[in-house]
Amino acid sequence: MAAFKEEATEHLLAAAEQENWPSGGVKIEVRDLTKVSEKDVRILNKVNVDIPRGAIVGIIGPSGSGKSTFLRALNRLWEPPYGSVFLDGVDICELDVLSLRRRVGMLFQLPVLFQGSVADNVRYGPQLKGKKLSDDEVSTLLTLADLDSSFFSKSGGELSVGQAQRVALARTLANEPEVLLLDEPTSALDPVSTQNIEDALVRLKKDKGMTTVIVSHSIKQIQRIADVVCLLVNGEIVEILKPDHLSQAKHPMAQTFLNLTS
Ligand SMILES: Nc1ncnc2c1ncn2[C@@H]1O[C@H](COP(=O)(O)OP(=O)(O)OP(=O)(O)O)[C@@H](O)[C@H]1O
Repeated sequence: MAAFKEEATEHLLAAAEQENWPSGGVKIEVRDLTKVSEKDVRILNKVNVDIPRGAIVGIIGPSGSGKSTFLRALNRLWEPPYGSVFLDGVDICELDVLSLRRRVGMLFQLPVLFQGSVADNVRYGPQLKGKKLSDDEVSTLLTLADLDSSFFSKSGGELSVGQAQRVALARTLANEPEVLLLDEPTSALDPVSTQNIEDALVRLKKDKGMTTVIVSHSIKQIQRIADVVCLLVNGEIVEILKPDHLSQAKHPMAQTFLNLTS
């Protein structure tokens, strides 16, 4: 098992160099990240991975393999052990948790909008810091999330789930995050809304050098947008591959999973 993991980490870094991602280097380092449940079950078992700056990293794996737990550790929605997650080389446990969550924003499967208009939602984060976004700034954020300005004054109740998810993305982007964590962000959306979100993510990578970690059950989605894919099985990253090399996965559980889901 160790050999798979070492090879996998090398593969990710080699892929990063080949792709010549915007700023290069490692944005998030994860070292021996372990979570044991109260019933002594290993939910994450010594996960080691480097998330390259400016890349879209896909996380796939069977249900219950620890994908959401891994993602939540990266902005302390689950508090990881000290010394296991580093952002730009700094242990995230040493950072103010609210600042961390601005820098490392998260989008969930189902968007929850606050009361008020779309613009109120987008303005929410900066307002907490005493900054009022201008109408132009709100429109720019809506455009980044693939929504036009006609949504500005609408209320949450007037939106489809897909549109609401894009508002949630614009609201997250208003905090000017350096990293986006996405937990199955399109699993409740129709194909067109899914494509809108995927287009927005790819544009954010190209235009802003955004680092993105996305958990998805759709291998096709990961193949469309990710630069590298981590396969998580039983709380361990067993393989890291380029999306078009997924069929070359060597780990037996990874092969079974890929055969069943492709
Ligand atoms: N706080 C907790 N206490 C005990 N068990 C937990 C806790 N959080 C998660 N688990 C268990 O850890 C395992 C991994 O859960 P997690 O949600 O991270 O998996 P996942 O890969 O995201 O699953 P899915 O694809 O179904 O969303 C599951 O068996 C879950 O029941």
